[in-house]
Amino acid sequence: MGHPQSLPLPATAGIERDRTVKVAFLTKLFGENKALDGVGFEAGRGELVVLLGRSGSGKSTLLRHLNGLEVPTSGQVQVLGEDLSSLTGSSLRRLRSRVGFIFQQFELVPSLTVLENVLTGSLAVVRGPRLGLFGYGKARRLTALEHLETVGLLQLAYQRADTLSGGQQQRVAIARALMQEPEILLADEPVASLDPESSDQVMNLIRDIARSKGLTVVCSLHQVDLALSWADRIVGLRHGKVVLNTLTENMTREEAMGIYGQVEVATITSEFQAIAEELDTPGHRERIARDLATAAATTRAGRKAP
Ligand SMILES: Nc1ncnc2c1ncn2[C@@H]1O[C@H](COP(=O)(O)OP(=O)(O)OP(=O)(O)O)[C@@H](O)[C@H]1O
Repeated sequence: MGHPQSLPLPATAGIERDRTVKVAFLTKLFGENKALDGVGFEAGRGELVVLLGRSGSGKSTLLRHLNGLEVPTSGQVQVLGEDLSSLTGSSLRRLRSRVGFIFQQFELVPSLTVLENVLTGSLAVVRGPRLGLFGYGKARRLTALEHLETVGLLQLAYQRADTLSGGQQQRVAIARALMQEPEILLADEPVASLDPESSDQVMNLIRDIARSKGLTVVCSLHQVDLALSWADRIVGLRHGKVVLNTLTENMTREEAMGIYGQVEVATITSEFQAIAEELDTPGHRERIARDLATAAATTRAGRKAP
């Protein structure tokens, strides 16, 4: 797959960008389990950073630290110039309102129209009861329609959300996140439920929005080719550790595959070694012979039974 070019890189590309996300020495323990182990990376405005890694490598946990949904066991998380560990209550809520989040399962309200779903993205700032569309005010409804135009779904504004395809629903979820006017967009496996064509469309949209609006996007993926096609930078995670942090333009597919491949080969090799060593012991050979003899005797006894 070639590197799609829908918008030029922002003028800041290649030079030091405004670092909106800074993570250093981040470790997270869940009981005995080290989900993150000394993680460090940075992301800047207009940049799409993909966290790439197999299931359980720590991608979601890392994303959740970026809007204060998880508290580090140790290390620092700085977002939009604020040290998250120093924020609580209203200051944490204020920061979160500048950070949008989209998920694998879209999380739309199926019975509401597309437009109503988008409008719910402004709930954090709208006060009082909202009775359908008109509870939001004209300006907000216009903004929601503008965001629907950005994601290419203006014509579906008054359709129920559950009549849309998965790719369209994810685009609605992106429009909903834009209602917050976020400076950072976090995306947790946003295309994991989509077919390849819709995945490309959604990733293309996410990258365009990052560039045109100067948003920092941190997005978890497990598909190497998608990451190589759309990310500006790939941060590879394995067992909670950063094993790769490189601009995509400087990266080969083999390097990206190494995030998975090396661990698999290493694991399989060591598992094979362990089995081979065990098979080689006289005790093991005796046990197999005994089990085979028992199985044969059981079969014979079964055949004799009336
Ligand atoms: N709330 C939690 N309590 C206990 N363990 C957790 C919790 N959240 C994550 N973990 C563990 O932390 C590790 C990393 O999980 P995480 O969900 O961050 O990985 P991931 O790369 O996002 O995987 P996936 O792609 O499957 O979502 C796993 O071992 C997981 O079981």
